Formats: sequence, structure tokens, C-alpha cells
Amino acid sequence: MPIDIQRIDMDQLVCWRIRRGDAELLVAEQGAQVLNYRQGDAAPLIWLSEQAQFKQGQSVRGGVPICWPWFGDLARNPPAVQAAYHSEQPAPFHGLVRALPWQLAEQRCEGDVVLLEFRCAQAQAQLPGWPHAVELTLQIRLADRLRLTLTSHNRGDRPVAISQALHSYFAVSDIRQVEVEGLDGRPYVETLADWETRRQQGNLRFSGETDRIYLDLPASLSVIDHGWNRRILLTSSGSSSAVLWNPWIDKAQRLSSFANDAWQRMLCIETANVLGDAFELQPGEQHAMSVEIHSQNDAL
Ligand SMILES: O=P(O)(O)OC[C@H]1O[C@H](O)[C@H](O)[C@@H](O)[C@@H]1O
Repeated sequence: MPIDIQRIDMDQLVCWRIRRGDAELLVAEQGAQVLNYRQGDAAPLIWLSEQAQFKQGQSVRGGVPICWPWFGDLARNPPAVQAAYHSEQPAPFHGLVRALPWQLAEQRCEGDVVLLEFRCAQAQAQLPGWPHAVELTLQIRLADRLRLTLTSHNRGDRPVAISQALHSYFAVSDIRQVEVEGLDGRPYVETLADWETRRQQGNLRFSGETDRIYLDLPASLSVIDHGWNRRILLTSSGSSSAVLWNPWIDKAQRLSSFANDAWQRMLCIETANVLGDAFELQPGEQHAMSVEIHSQNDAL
């Protein structure tokens, strides 16, 4: 199978474009952020904003930003995650690493499997207000499926608590023609109604702004896209929580690098370790969270 790995510049960002057979993956070194993933002529699996900007120090809208060492608003995190941050500066939303330089530490092929490993050197004791030493890596494995594995290894001499997410934006035909399977019967926190805990009944369909944290999840979720007659399957490990997000009409207007009508074309399912699923690492201990993504076309 033909495999080609090329370094390309997208405005200010160094990116890596991997072609494997008819699949194409694009990754920015900054934030180790996957930007695009497509197979053949089919619609991309991962959504990248038409208004995305490729600037240093700024997370790109779309793809798979990495939220680490906390997800979302730090003040909504478990006390141990909050306690790890010591700064007078307000805590940035979604943690500290999504717009930092990461380094491509390794690239190799094993047969026709492509493996890339990105490392965030600053996580080893140089993050502002976060006095911990954690070896943070994202391994990208591209075979017939794409697998992303985020590993945190505590190299310091004190325990550290972390919440995180692979904030994946999926491309959909029209959010109103999409449902998510695998959530039935699971508890979720409705962040749009005072963070009340509720229970999902049936598949999730979308008819307004959605921003929910699902807990106690099974390993497999799928996006059933009736418009494109496609199913996207997500299989996770090391995670039992996920954030389901669509900004809908009003919030779309307040988001950076986001067209007013882009909410129709994307859905975030963010494989996570949040709230009660956050974790603490003892010195020397490591944790890996992964998600594997593939699609079945003409499958409905
Ligand atoms: O605009 P960002 O900082 O990238 O955040 C985008 C979104 O991320 C998550 O999905 C949160 O649950 C949302 O509340 C937030 O709006």
C-alpha cells in the first residue's frame, strides 16, 4: 500500500500530511492537533472549520484539539484537579497545551501501519502555574482505522490529578439528521441547566444547543448520519466519559473561526476523563486514553 508522509506549512503552523492508500490525515505539530481525516472520495470524518486559522499560539477551530491537564472551566473540575494549578492568572479554558508547540518525536511504519508520536516537552515541569512533571504524548496510529492515544506519565515526585479530552469534531451532513447511539440509559450532566444530572433515554438527537457530559459510558459509540447514509464508530479505552457538543444557532455566532451556519455540519464527541472519571497519577504512574475512529458507508 502506498504510504507518503510529508511536512507541509499551513500559514504559521508546521503540519504533517500522511497519505496511506486513499486515506489522508493532516496533523498540526502545534497542540498535536489532528486537523483532517478522510478516506477516498467520502466526506471527511473529521470536521475542520472553513474559517480555521493556522496561527501560532491559537488553537485551530475543528479537528481534534487536546484539552489537558483539565477540561473546560477549571472551576467545574474536581477539587484535586483544581488544586494542581497554582497561579494568579485566570485558568485558561480547556487547559494549557492545545496551543503550545509539541514535537514530533517519532515517525515509523510497521508494515502498512503508520505511527507518529508527538510529545509536549513543556508538560515536563514548564507549564505556567502547573508545577508538575508529566510526560505527555499523543500517539497517532493510522491503519484502516485511525487511533489516537493520549498518555500521561507522572515523572514528578508528587501525585497529580488530571482531567482531559480529545475534543473531536466530526463532520456530519446536517446535525438535524444525525443521532448518537450508545448513550441510552446513561447518566449525563446537563451543563445548560445548572449542571443537573439526568438520564439519557434512547439515542441522542439534536434540536438545539447541546453541551452535556455523559458518564459511565460503554466503549463504543456511533454517529448515525441519515443524510450521508453513514455510520462513524468510536471505540475508546481508558475513558468512561464523553462530552457531546453542538453550539446551534446563537452560540455559533459567538465562537471564533466558526461560520454562522457551521453548527449544521459538525458534532463534537469528546472522548474524555472528566468529573468523576478524572484520574490521579502517583509518581511513576501512567494513564492512557484512546479513541479509534472508522466509518461504514452505505451502512444504514
Ligand atoms: O471555543 P472552545 O474554547 O474551543 O470551546 C468549545 C466547546 O468545548 C466543549 O465542548 C465545551 O463543552 C463547550 O462548552 C465549549 O463551547
